[in-house]
Parts: sequence; C-alpha cells; structure tokens
Amino acid sequence: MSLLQVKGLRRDYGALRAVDDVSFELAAGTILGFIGPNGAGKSTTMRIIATLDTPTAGEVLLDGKSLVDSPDLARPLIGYMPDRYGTYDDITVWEFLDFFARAYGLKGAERTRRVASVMEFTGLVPLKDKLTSALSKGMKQRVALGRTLLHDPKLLILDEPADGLDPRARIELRELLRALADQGKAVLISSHILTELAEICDTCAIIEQGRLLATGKVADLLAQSHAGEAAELTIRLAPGAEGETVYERAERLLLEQPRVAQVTREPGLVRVRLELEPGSTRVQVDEAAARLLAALVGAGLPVCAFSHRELNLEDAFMTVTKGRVA
Ligand SMILES: Nc1ncnc2c1ncn2[C@@H]1O[C@H](COP(=O)(O)OP(=O)(O)OP(=O)(O)O)[C@@H](O)[C@H]1O
Repeated sequence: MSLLQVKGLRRDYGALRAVDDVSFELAAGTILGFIGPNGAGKSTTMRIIATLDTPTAGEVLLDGKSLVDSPDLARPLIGYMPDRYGTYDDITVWEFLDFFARAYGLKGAERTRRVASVMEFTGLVPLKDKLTSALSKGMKQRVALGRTLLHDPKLLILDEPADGLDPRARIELRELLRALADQGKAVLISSHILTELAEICDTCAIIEQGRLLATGKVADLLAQSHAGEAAELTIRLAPGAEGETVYERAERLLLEQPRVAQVTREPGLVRVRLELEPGSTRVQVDEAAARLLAALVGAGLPVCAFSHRELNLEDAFMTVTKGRVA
C-alpha cells in the first residue's frame, strides 16, 4: 500500500473549482513531481495534504488513515514547506531551528541531537551562528527544508522549493531530496520548472485547471506524448551572396524528406520537427537526422551548423496540455 493515497480530491472556492477529482498515490522512498502552470491547483492540493485546508469532496489517506478525518494524527508524519515562508530578522540559523524543534515538542538531549543532525544533513553547520536574514536565497531554502525535517516526517510536501534558486543551489537541493528519498521518505514536490523535475522525480503528475492530465513514470509520460519518437533539428546555413534563397531552397528540400513533420523558419535558422515510428530508438533518431544532413549537403546547400535534440518532459507537458495552458 502506498504511504499517501489521494482519492477524488475536489476543492471549490465559491464558483471556482480549484481542484477537480484529483487522484494519485505516492510510495515511501519515492519522489513525485507535481507539474503545472500558475493557478493549476498544486498549492491547494498540497495544502489539503498538509492538513491546512479541507477538501470539498474526496479523501486523503496517509498510512491508510484519513487525514481529512484525523488531521492531528497525520501531522507528526508530515513535513510541509510552503511556497512562501518567512525567516526572522534577528535570530540565528541555530536559534531558528531550535525554536521550531521546541514547537514540534522535542525536548532536552533529543532536541539538541535532532537540530544538530538536521544542520549536518542540510550543510548548515558552518552557518550556525549567522542571522537568517543575512542568508542567500539558497541557504534560506535549506533552513526552511531543515525546519520541515526536524520531527523526522515520513512524507515531505515541498511547494516550489527550486523556485528562484541558482543552478548550483538547485543541484544541491536535488541531491538533498534524493538522499531523503533514499532514507525512505516520500517526497511530493511541485514546480513549473519541468526539466528540473525530470531529473529529480521517479513519477510525475501533470495538473492543469485543477485536473490531472497525466500521471506516471517520467519515461512512460514521455512515451505517452510520443516525445521519445520525435526530435527537433536546428540548421544554420551560410547565406553568402544568395541570401534568403538558400533558406528557401533548404525549406523546400526538407519538406520533401521522409519523416519531416514540420519546418519552421526563424531569423538565421531553420527548425525541423522529425517524427519517427513508435518505439524508435535513439540510434534511429540519429540516423534520420544524419540522412537529412546528407540530403542538404548533397544538394549543395552551405550547412554551417546542424544540431538536434530529443524532445523532453517540457515538450511532453506541452503536448499533454496543448491548447489549455494560458
Ligand atoms: N483561498 C482561496 N480563495 C479563492 N481562490 C483561491 C484560494 N486559493 C487558491 N485559489 C484559486 O485556486 C486556483 C488554484 O490555485 P493554486 O494556488 O492551488 O495554484 P498553483 O498551481 O499552486 O499555482 P501557483 O504556481 O501560482 O502557486 C487559482 O485559480 C487560485 O486563484
């Protein structure tokens, strides 16, 4: 049985249905990415799971027990990091964590041990005596994460934790979350930074306008969107004296080639979308790209740059939510 089971969750705010029949499960030791644009219903769902709001309909089971009916029993098992949180101006990192450890009811030696262990895990030991107000965004994020870990919860709910972090802080956060999952914790993390989640999550749930559009393993989601069977090529030509006509010739030639689904002209380049047979391998995508390059060069076109990429989770998201994302 999964640690967390969300069943038919609904939340209405007056006439607005912010969450509409959302169901998913999250097992211990795994990370689920909750992906969706602004206003999709991610925070509302997370707040309900964190017992800070109650659903209009539906059920949330944690360890098999209803957290809607018994929020007090569920709270010790949950660590929640909201998308907006505060630190206090005139207290140090250690004081901040110690204060919340007291709030969690930790006492004496156990409190000292937990605060020290969380500081060690989140790499905050060197910043122990620093004022929280003087920390960088990434460090504040670590303090906030540390705060959610003090009572050793089984389920972590992290609302947009990577938002506003620089690339290095994101990689560090990713490593921390992986370590937490390896310790057996279940992690629910939301983001609109899709590529970040592709690397970090075991499974994903895509939500838009309150409804889940797709759930599953990142690889399966990619397969469902056929993203693995498509590639995008970018071609740059040396226009030379002929100028525009070189691009026009290239465009015509490309449109005649097998597997070319779309050709788009942009200033100084041509973008080509290749679509392959279902189940095509990476090698087959590479071969199709190589054939296109050979055709261009064979026709005497002055190709000066040629690159291709497989479509990723971002593309999968755009396919699944096509036409619905504002
Ligand atoms: N307390 C509230 N009262 C009325 N409407 C609300 C309330 N909280 C959220 N909403 C609305 O519910 C919808 C879902 O909001 P929610 O914050 O869950 O989205 P989100 O996916 O977390 O977006 P973001 O990434 O912008 O935080 C939005 O239309 C929002 O305006």
